[in-house]
Amino acid sequence: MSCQSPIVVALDYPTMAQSIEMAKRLDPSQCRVKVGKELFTTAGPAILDALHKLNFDVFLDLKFHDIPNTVANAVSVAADAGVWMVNVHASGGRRMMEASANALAQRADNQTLLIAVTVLTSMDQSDLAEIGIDLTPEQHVKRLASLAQSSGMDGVVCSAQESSMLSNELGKDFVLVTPGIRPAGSAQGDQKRIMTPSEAMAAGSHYLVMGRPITQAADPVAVLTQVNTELGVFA
Ligand SMILES: O=C(O)c1cc(=O)[nH]c(=O)n1[C@@H]1O[C@H](COP(=O)(O)O)[C@@H](O)[C@H]1O
Repeated sequence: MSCQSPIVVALDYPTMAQSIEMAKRLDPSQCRVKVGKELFTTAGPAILDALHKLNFDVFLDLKFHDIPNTVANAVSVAADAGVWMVNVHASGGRRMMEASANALAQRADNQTLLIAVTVLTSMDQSDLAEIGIDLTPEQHVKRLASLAQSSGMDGVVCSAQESSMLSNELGKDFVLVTPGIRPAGSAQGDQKRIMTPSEAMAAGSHYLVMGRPITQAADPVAVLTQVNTELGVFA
């Protein structure tokens, strides 16, 4: 499906029925969708088939983090399922990322984007300090994103607050996927490093992951349309 919008709607629901109900209200030319741990744990791979049948590009967000062999095989199975994007944790290290990239490179005509999560958007400097990382989020994101790039990743998940820095450091083709997107006035929830959709695009993000600001809205389609309009997607 060709989708002009950078928005990826996080279908974070406890049942397959709820996620499909939302997906049917959305238009695959206006957004992509993300299947994360909650939905995949309840619905399994059937949810990927169902969303593909509705013509959505699907980001399988299971943030794999394990030994290289295990992660490479999991990424390969995700690609077999036809997902548009899959992710691993950059903190799994170079050998884990390289094994995953090699697994996809060995496939004939691989179409699946392989992305590494840097520092979760729910974390700030004090969270990093508690796990023994005495760097600012920006410094740690830069370190992990450079490692991800040299390990063969197509891009990273980061906060939009780091997009401009990464775009300058790693080039405009390195894909920046940014959650923690909050339109002005919407609830921050558990996110710490946030930005509005327009700010994130201006900073160099390629894709904006949005969950609750859309899925918990009284009129989710209206919010999505408003964001797309603000971004000039249908201008
Ligand atoms: O990999 C992700 O998608 C992700 C990485 C990250 O650092 N932060 C983050 O929020 N996410 C995901 O992005 C979505 C954000 O949802 P909302 O906070 O509801 O907009 C959730 O599904 C998270 O699992």
